[in-house]
Amino acid sequence: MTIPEKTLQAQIHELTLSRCSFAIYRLPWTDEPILVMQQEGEAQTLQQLTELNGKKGFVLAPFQVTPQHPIVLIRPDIVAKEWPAIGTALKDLPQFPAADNTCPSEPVQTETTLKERYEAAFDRFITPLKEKKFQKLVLSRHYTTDLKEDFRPLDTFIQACNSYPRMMISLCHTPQTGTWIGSTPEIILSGQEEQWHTVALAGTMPMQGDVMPTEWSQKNQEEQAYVGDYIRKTIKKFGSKLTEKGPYTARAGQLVHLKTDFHFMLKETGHLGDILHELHPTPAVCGLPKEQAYEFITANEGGDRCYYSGIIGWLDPTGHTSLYVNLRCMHITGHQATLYAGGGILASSTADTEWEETQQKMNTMRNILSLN
Ligand SMILES: C=C(O[C@@H]1C=C(C(=O)O)C=C[C@H]1O)C(=O)O
Repeated sequence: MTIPEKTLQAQIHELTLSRCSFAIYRLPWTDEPILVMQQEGEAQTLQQLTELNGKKGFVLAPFQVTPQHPIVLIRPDIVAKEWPAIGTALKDLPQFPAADNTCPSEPVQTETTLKERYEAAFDRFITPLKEKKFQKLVLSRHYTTDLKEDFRPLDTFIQACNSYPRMMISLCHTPQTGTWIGSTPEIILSGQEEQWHTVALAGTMPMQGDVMPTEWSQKNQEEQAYVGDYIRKTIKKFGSKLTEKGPYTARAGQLVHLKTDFHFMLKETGHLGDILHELHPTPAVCGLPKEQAYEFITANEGGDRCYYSGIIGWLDPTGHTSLYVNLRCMHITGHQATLYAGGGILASSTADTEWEETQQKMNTMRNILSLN
């Protein structure tokens, strides 16, 4: 990706310190940054995904909606593509008030503390799995790290674009959500007119140098099949002419996942919010049975997922929609970043392997931070 002018880096940095609402994103296999910005006021907040029916804009939805973490919708007063047009669009902006500086620095935890905490949560999760109360539960964690003095969000966004051509890269900021940067491999809903697409993505292995490993363990195949079954069942309620490709091995940075593509037709696009409400959270980030797993996770995970494992992207019922699960992401708070990652746990899982998997997933963001 071409590097924008230095003034743009500084301008975007300033905007992340204000009450402006905007997103810059880049779709997989494209080289085109897209800016969506609200020129006045703050992003709309919603309490339910169904409220997105008929709406257009850039969406950031949390894993769990709470008064602190509403769904936000950035009104696309400005949409600009490519750095020169983005630079021009940002020239005559009104002055936005400064953001509240309500993020006290978090103490940076040692790896030992983080691992002990993860192991305790793993124990809470594995017990009901072994008792067959759940088939699958996704356990996630987060950790906070200090950023370099000269950290610039746009630099990190560009590093992610250059490092991860297959992923959807985003930098999103609203007063309600703060600043999020991510690099996600997982579509939740994309398409236009009658043609729509979603995926079942689960199961994880590291790349072997430049070689994609393709021998999947039974555990990985099983956890992906749960996601596939759930997506198939959900999509059948809304769409017709469902076709499926996979599971096949798909690369995501230095990892590979098992992926099934689902293509289907929608007669009308006025109810995309209903589909999202039914799909989210899929067993790729939550568990089965869904409602009980959701309750269990929010009560027992021991952290707040905020916008990690929620939904991020562009929604347009009359044009093209590209919505993703917000994974491999981080929340920027002042001079710190909080990175998030999780993984599917089955009764056969072991804590060490699952911990290692979250480390590898967090490396997606960690690697580009150290390139800064
Ligand atoms: C939960 C995450 O990723 C999801 C979980 C996966 C797994 O359990 O193997 C794989 C891909 C994603 O669907 C994450 O990146 O944090």
